[in-house]
This record gives sequence, structure tokens and C-alpha cells, in this order.
Amino acid sequence: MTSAQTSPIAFLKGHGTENDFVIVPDPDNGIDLPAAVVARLCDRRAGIGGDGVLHVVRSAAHPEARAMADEAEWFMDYRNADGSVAEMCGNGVRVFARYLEHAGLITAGEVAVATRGGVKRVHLDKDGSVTVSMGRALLPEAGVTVTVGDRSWPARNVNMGNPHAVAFVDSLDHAGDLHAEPPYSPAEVYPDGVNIEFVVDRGPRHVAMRVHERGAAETRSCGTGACAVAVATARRDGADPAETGAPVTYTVDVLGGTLLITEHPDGAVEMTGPAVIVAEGTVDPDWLVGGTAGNVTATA
Ligand SMILES: N[C@@H](CCC[C@H](N)C(=O)O)C(=O)O
Repeated sequence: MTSAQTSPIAFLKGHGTENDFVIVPDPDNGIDLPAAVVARLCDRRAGIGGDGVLHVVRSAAHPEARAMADEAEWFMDYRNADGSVAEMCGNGVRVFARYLEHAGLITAGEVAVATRGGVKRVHLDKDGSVTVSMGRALLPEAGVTVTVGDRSWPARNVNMGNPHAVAFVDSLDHAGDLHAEPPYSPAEVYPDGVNIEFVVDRGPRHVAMRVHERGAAETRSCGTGACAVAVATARRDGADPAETGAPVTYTVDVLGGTLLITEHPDGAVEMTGPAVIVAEGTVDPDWLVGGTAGNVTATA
């Protein structure tokens, strides 16, 4: 927050498969969001509550997005619940597009959104779901081991713009309490930390996962994580669309719903899932910087 911010700050609350976000519209990039402010917004007891913040800024007004402004008018400045910055958020970008539609900032059902992981094209489907082109998955060779309690699993390293480690387990219960980050090694593989997915099979091209998100602990869904899981599972199953020329689709169940992930022969990964706005209101800027008088107004 800058000291000049005295009037109430507008926010909305939205989620995609229960990965939930506080949306802060700020077209001119006038709101400063240090980590402590983001953490206060995302606090589920003393704040509004969320797995992260979607700071909605015009690309031309943000130094990290200016170069993408010709391609994408809006920049998703994504912050994890602990205030850390992330490159990309798959559920977040769908909710971001839903917000732009809700606010009347886009009229067509298509929008390009700038992210730190590049420009993502988002399509608002007629059935209420949202589809996003997530780009290609990178599968660095470096292997990793993830440990929970006395169990360890080899994990597949997948980069979806942000880092993931995907471990196939016998039961999602074996992942235990994911609020603490599961230890992994070697640490050098992920110098900036990692999101860790635990996966079980549910049927042909159908899996279920739990996730520990970097900067947010266990969440009920992770869109980039579901994409990483689908690609890692395809490779485990010997399916590579680049070789067969046929797209491969996986159904990925998360704790908060279901996502459909398709990998195309050119490597592009596409994700479809829900995105909803559930409430909106205002918050007093003094409270955000530590004041006790909350003065939050909201409608759901
Ligand atoms: N929930 C997101 C991922 C958010 C960022 C992640 N925690 C990171 O730090 O990389 C998603 O839906 O992809």
C-alpha cells in the first residue's frame, strides 16, 4: 500500500475447482502489494481468505508485462498466499478471464492474458466452463525424490511455466498432511521451490491428485499442477502426442472438482474447467497495513 491510498480498495472473490483467489482490480497499477498485504488479504481467519491474489493490471502499466501489451491488454500479476510471486496459475487465469467478463472489460468470449509465464489465450465456453491454452510442458531429465513420513517416491520434473514434481503413489492418503512442504531431494533441481503433486490412477486416462502448492500449502486444486500430472501420466503410460499425431486427454480429479487436460501433437497443453466469481466488496486500506478496524463490506 502506498500512503496515498486512503479510499476503500475494491476486491472480488473467485475460485476454479475451489482453488480460491482474492481479485484486486487495479488497471493503472496504483496499488502496492508487499508480501504482508497479500498475506493479510489471503488470511482465512483474519482476512478475506484465498490461495492467492489475482492483481488485475493493464499490461502497459506494469514493468514486467509492458513487452506483452500489444498482444495482451491485461496482466495477471499472480501472488501466492504467503506473498511470494509466481510465474503462472492455471486456475487463476481462468478466474481472471471470468472477472474481465464480469466487469465488462471483454465482450468476446476470447481473451489473451499476459502472465510471467508468457501470454495465455483463454476462451469462455458457452457451457460456463473456461478453456486456456497453457503452452508446452517442459520435462527436464533431472529426477527428484519426494518424501512423506517414512515413504519416498521418485518424482517427474515438469515445468508448466512454474515448477512441479509429480509423484505416483498407491493411495492419496499416503501423501499425509500436506500443509508442511514435503521434503524433496536434490534441492538444487528447484532453486526457487516447487509445487508437488501426488497422483493415483482412477481408470483409463483418468487420475486423481493432491497438491502442496509452493507459497500456499495444500490447496484443493492446482491447474498448472493438473497439466503437469496429465503430461507426466501420459509419458508414464507411453503416450506422446508428438509421436502418434493424436491428442491425448486426461480427466484429472482434484479435491475441489475435475479438470480436463488435452495435450496436442504440437505439444500445446489445453485445460478446461470451471471459473466463478462468488463475492465482491471493499476493504479499508488501513486494515491492510495492520490496522484493527477492518471495515470490509462484501456481497455474495
Ligand atoms: N494454483 C495455481 C498455481 C499457483 C502458483 C504456484 N503456487 C507456484 O508458486 O508456482 C494453479 O492453478 O496453477
